[in-house]
Formats: sequence, C-alpha cells, structure tokens
Amino acid sequence: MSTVAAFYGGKSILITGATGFLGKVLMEKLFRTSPDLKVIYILVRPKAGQTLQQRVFQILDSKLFEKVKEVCPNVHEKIRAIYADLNQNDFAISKEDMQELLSCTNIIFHCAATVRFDDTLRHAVQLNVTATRQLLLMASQMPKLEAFIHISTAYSNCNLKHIDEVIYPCPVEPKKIIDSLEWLDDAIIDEITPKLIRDWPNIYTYTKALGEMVVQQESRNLSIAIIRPSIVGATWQEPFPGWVDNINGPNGIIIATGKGFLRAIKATPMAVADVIPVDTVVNLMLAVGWYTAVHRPKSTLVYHITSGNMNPCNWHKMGVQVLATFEKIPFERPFRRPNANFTSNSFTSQYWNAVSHRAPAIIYDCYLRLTGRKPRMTKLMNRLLRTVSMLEYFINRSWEWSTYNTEMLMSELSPEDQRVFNFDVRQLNWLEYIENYVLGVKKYLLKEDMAGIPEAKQRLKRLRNIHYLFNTALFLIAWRLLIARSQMARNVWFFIVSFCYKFLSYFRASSTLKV
Ligand SMILES: NC(=O)C1=CN([C@@H]2O[C@H](COP(=O)(O)OP(=O)(O)OC[C@H]3O[C@@H](n4cnc5c(N)ncnc54)[C@H](OP(=O)(O)O)[C@@H]3O)[C@@H](O)[C@H]2O)C=CC1
Repeated sequence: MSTVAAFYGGKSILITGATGFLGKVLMEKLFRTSPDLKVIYILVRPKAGQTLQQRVFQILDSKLFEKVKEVCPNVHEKIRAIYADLNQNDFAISKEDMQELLSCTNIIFHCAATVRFDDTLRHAVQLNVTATRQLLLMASQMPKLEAFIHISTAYSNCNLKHIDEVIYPCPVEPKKIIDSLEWLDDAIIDEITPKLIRDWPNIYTYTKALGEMVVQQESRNLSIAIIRPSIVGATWQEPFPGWVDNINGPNGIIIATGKGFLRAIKATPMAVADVIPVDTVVNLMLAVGWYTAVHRPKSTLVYHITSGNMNPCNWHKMGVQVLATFEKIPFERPFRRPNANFTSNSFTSQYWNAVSHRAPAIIYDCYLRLTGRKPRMTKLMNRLLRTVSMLEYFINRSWEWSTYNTEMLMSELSPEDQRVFNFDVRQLNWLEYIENYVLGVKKYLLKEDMAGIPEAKQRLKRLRNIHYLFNTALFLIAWRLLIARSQMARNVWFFIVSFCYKFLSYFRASSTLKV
C-alpha cells in the first residue's frame, strides 16, 4: 500500500486554481489514488456564463476523469465547489463557507495564478501576491492544517543563471508594492513597471518571485513548501499520455507550427527545452504534501521539478520530433506545410518573419479579398508573432536548477510510492513523449478526428505542389526582371543558354554516331 496515498485518506483538501491545467490533473490523481479522501474544496468563480456547478460537472465529465469514475463513483459528492474570487477581499467567500474551510481543511494546494505574461502589474500583484498573502492568513486560522503547498515557477528567478532551492529576496519588498498599488493610478503604474521588474522578462515571473517572498514572510508556524515547475507540458503517463487542455507555453506553438502558420522561430537550437510533464509535477506535489505534513521541516523547503539537469532535451531535438510526428499524424486543414527553421540571429529572424509569415499572410488576404471574403490572416499572423516574441526569452537561454530537495524526497519514498508517485524524469523517453504530446494536442485541444488523417495527408501533398509551383514561378519572374535590367544578368543568361545548346548538340551528335 502506498504511504502517500494512504496519507490523503480521510483528509479535507483545499485547492485553488482547480479549474486550471495543473489543478485538474491534481484533482484527478488525488481521487484516483486516494478515493477515500473526505472532501476536496475548490475555490471557483463563475466564468463564461457557467455557474460553479456547471464548471465542476464539465470537468468531471471530461475524458480526463474517466478512470476516476471507475475508482470513485461518488466523486461528485466529494467535490465541494466554493464561490470565490481571488481578486476580492476575503475572496468574496460567504461566512458559512469560510467557517467550514477554516475548521475542516487539512491540506492546501495553492495553484491559482495569472500566468499571462502581459497582465497589468495591478492584477498580477493582486492574484500572485496579495491573494497568496490572504490565503496564508486564512491558513493561520485553520487548526487542523497540516501542510500548505504553494505552486510557484522555476522561472521566478530567471534573472539568474544558476538557481538554488532557496527563496531569493526581491529588490522591493512585496508589502511596499501592495501598499503603493492601492493609491497609485494606472498611468503611473504603467510608467514605473519596467523600473520595478528590472531584469525579469515579464510581470508574471516578477510577481511569482514576489509571491514566494510573501510566503516566506507570512509563514508564521505553518508547514509550508514551495514547488517550482519549469514549462509544464502534456501528461506523460497518467491518467493517459498526451492530455493537454490550454494553449499556453509550447501548446500554442505546436498548433501554430502544425497548421503551417509558424515556420520559423528565433530560438537557440541547443538551448535546453525544460519541459516537464504535468503528471510528474502533480506526483511531486502530492509527495511534498505528505512529506511536509508528516516530517514538518523546520524551514520552508523549495522543490525544483525540472528536466534539464537530469534528462535534457534541446529545442532542436524537440522541433525535429514535432515535425516528424506531423508527417505521421498531420493536423487538419493546414495553411501551409509545417516546417521549423530555428535561428538565433535577429536579422535572419526578421527575414524569415517577412518571407515565411507576413508575405504569405498578405497574399492569402489578397486572395480572400478577391473572392469576396473578409481578410483575416494578417491580423492573426501579427498576434501570433507578438505571442512568439513574448516566449523568445525562454527559448534562447538555458538555466541550471539545483534539485537536492527533490532528489532527497525521492529517496525518502518507499519503492511503492516511487512507482505510484513517480517524479523521476530520468525515465522519460523524449521521442515517445513528444509524439504523444503532439497527438494529444490534436485530439484534446483541437478535437480533431483521427479518421481525417488521410485527407490531411492529401492536402499536405497539394500544398507541397503549390509550394514548388509558386517558388518556380517566383524564380522565373525574378530572373526575367533581372534580365530586363542588367547587362551582366543578360550575359550570364546567354552564356547558360549557349552552353546548354552546345551540350545538347554534342550529345545529339555523339548518339547519332553510335547508331
Ligand atoms: N503552466 C505552466 O507552464 C506552469 C505553471 N506554473 C504555475 O502553476 C500554477 C497553475 O498554472 P496552470 O494550471 O498552468 O494555470 P491556468 O491558467 O491553467 O490556471 C489558473 C487557475 O487559477 C484560477 N484563477 C485565476 N484567477 C482567479 C481568480 N481571480 N479567482 C479564482 N481563481 C482564479 C483559474 O480559474 P479560472 O478557471 O476561473 O480562470 C485557474 O483555475 C500557477 O501558479 C502557475 O504559476 C508554474 C510553472 C509552469
């Protein structure tokens, strides 16, 4: 019997961000391995016209939870959705709900965050810093609380090259920032933001660093741990390979490449692609929850869950495997044939953007206009290129994360726990993982049917022929223009033509002689 799974039996667990990518996989694994847990409280807000209940039902009815329903048929009764908005005071939780949370919660997993790179400082601080402080205050009033697990990111200190499992201080105290945001107006905040975030690449990573500082400062007597995953990718093994449900990180890039919109990217091919499967992160989270509650370490331990130092893969290898998978299982209705040119040179990157991205978009929009339709490709391309430019920082650098605490925890687990809550990324076979990842993007994100593959392959063949035809036509036009304008080009042209003519005459003459 797994010690970690048994630990969660009979427990009341509070999860923030349960409707997000990580949160869903966390809930799934908890129900599957500890079906006798008492209750999972999830803090949810209504969204996109859906009530809390509708959101919960939608999650439980998804393919991700199919196995859970077999192991834990009364899963609906074990989830308690509590109305909460982390942007508001006391999270806008009702008095009764708050009372229940305070008196019953045993473990907290704090996953909620804004992960947008371009969020406003005000909103990102509210969610990633102030809400964390508020949750810690709540935690300090929970008599039964055994562990508080805070999810940060491995990039919270990406301004450093080597990152240890410690909390680094930020130049400005989080409290000062929270206080000043209360009275500063938005225009001034926009002005001072670059000065505040200094060498952090975006507001997201900066506010996650502030969030960690808040955890350290407000930890009181609580048993707290911080988990820092790198780029969280599709599931590796559990509950099935390749599950993914949002366009963040590599997912959007895989779609854009598979659909033929994105054919070049400013990336350092040999830089480490520090992707970590979401189920690996969740396994570590559950093991950390158990360890923190049972061993109650004296200080807040930080755990890195990254792949680069144990089993590195680089962007080149990833790109090659993604393209190889598109050959076998192409996406439906691609705009162009998928391709991946990596360049770390800014000039070459701009050239590719002009030739491979903007020009085809303009040509396609002309075609749409001529056929009486609304042009849309240039707008789409501009948004895509803006998104890609925001990710560039992360695909042109490599970091070293130390993983002593994560390795220590692995050695503390029984062989059974090491199997059930496996976070040993050394066992990951990248080629297999990437293939399943791309397949998962096709099936679960794009919701494409596998039956459409032969047609997609036909379309790719047609696109290849159009590509060759277009290039030949372009070459001939360019050459014709050159000949019209340059004496030198004309001389070269006559030289080539007379050479070919002579060669053909010689060939004809020698074959006549042989006869
Ligand atoms: N994905 C990644 O690559 C990585 C993620 N992380 C960290 O992991 C954690 C989870 O990320 P991930 O699951 O990918 O992110 P998602 O964007 O998928 O999920 C974010 C969650 O936070 C919730 N949330 C946001 N704002 C509010 C609010 N005002 N009130 C209540 N809930 C709110 C969202 O709820 P709703 O559904 O209502 O919007 C959602 O459940 C984050 O802390 C992130 O920093 C760390 C490293 C990498």
